Amino acid sequence: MIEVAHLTRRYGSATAVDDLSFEVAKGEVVGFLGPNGAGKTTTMRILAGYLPATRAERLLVAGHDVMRDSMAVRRAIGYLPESVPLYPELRVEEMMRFQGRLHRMSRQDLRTRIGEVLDRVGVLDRRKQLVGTLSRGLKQRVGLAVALLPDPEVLILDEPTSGLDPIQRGEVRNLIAALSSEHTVLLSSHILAEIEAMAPRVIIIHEGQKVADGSQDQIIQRLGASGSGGGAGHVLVEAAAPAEASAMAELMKSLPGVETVTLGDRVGIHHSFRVSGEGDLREDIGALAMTQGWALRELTWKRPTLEQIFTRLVIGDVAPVLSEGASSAPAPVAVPNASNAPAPVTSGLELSMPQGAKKPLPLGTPGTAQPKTIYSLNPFDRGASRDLSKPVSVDPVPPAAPKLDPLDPEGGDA
Ligand SMILES: Nc1ncnc2c1ncn2[C@@H]1O[C@H](COP(=O)(O)OP(=O)(O)OP(=O)(O)O)[C@@H](O)[C@H]1O
Repeated sequence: MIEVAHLTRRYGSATAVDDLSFEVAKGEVVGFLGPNGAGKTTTMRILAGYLPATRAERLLVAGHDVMRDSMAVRRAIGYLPESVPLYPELRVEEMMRFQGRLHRMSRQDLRTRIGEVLDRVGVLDRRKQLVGTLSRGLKQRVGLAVALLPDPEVLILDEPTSGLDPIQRGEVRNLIAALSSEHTVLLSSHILAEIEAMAPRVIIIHEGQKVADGSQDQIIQRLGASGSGGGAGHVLVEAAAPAEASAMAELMKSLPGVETVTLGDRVGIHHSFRVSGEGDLREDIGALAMTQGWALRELTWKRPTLEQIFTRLVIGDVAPVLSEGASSAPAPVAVPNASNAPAPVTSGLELSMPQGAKKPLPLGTPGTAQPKTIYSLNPFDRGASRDLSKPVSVDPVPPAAPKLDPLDPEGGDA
């Protein structure tokens, strides 16, 4: 569904996306994670056909070549940009009709589809309301409705919950989780809890480069083992036995998969151990304790969270580890779909770059109110037929509202 091979995007001399390769299979929900300025929006805008790549070996989305036929890509996908510039002076359903006509939907299709998608995102009762008078959360929902209107196979959602309050975030998150059973979804966020809850597979980028790609479990397993002070996981054991602690440690060391056993403090009659090795070793240790007649007081598996792994990746404590073969042809982990995936519990910390950890890019630094370079024909961008190869600098104001024909307010068939 999405194929990205050796994608590079430069802004002047600064490289925002650096030789990035990944694939997203049909039906997958993939979280695109990275700190501010990592290159997520740039990548997504390129994939959505609104920004040209500086260089790419292959860029395919929904069966279309983004570099050769960006218009076909735009029609085939649903794209929710980070800030949703809607038309404030139109009513919700008028704006939906306008967007539908850009997608060449017939009047009849539009009539049923607009009701369906507005209902789906929970704003059907707002169909007559002026867009400009909607709350931010409702605008975000309308933006999602616009992305869903043509019933696209692929949804590209850039920070879909950004700027929402916790309740609105939860609602939009549930909505996306529900959508994920019917669409291939690539969604970005710098909020780990969101990605963890919505996307079984995660691609982490940093300074424009991919630093991790796999299921959350794989990333924790593989990256957790490769840095200092972490490990893929370990089991904490507290047990009382007539045997010496060193003898108990030796017995645990002889179990298959056990690499190290570290003796901890003695707590009363209980000895404590930290047992590291391959995966969750609790069952084997528990069985050993039974056969040896140890009185177990604690048997706990501890492993790093995705949040800890991410922080270590960004500060450079662990080396990037990608899916097998990822450097040439990435082999993403196929995860059936979000509905089957467990939603791990996380702390919900937002990611940000540790100070001094990132080489600043000279251009477009977030927080400086620069005009954005945009390329259209983006229904969200200004101008409806601009050549992709010719960037223009505009201030981030939504396009002028389309004039609806008063004699044909519903619009004619395409
Ligand atoms: N139009 C532009 N001109 C110059 N530099 C740009 C432009 N757009 C983005 N950049 C720079 O490219 C880098 C990647 O930006 P991008 O917006 O893709 O990151 P991001 O991961 O989406 O960040 P965030 O989470 O803050 O939205 C940043 O350093 C940014 O300043």
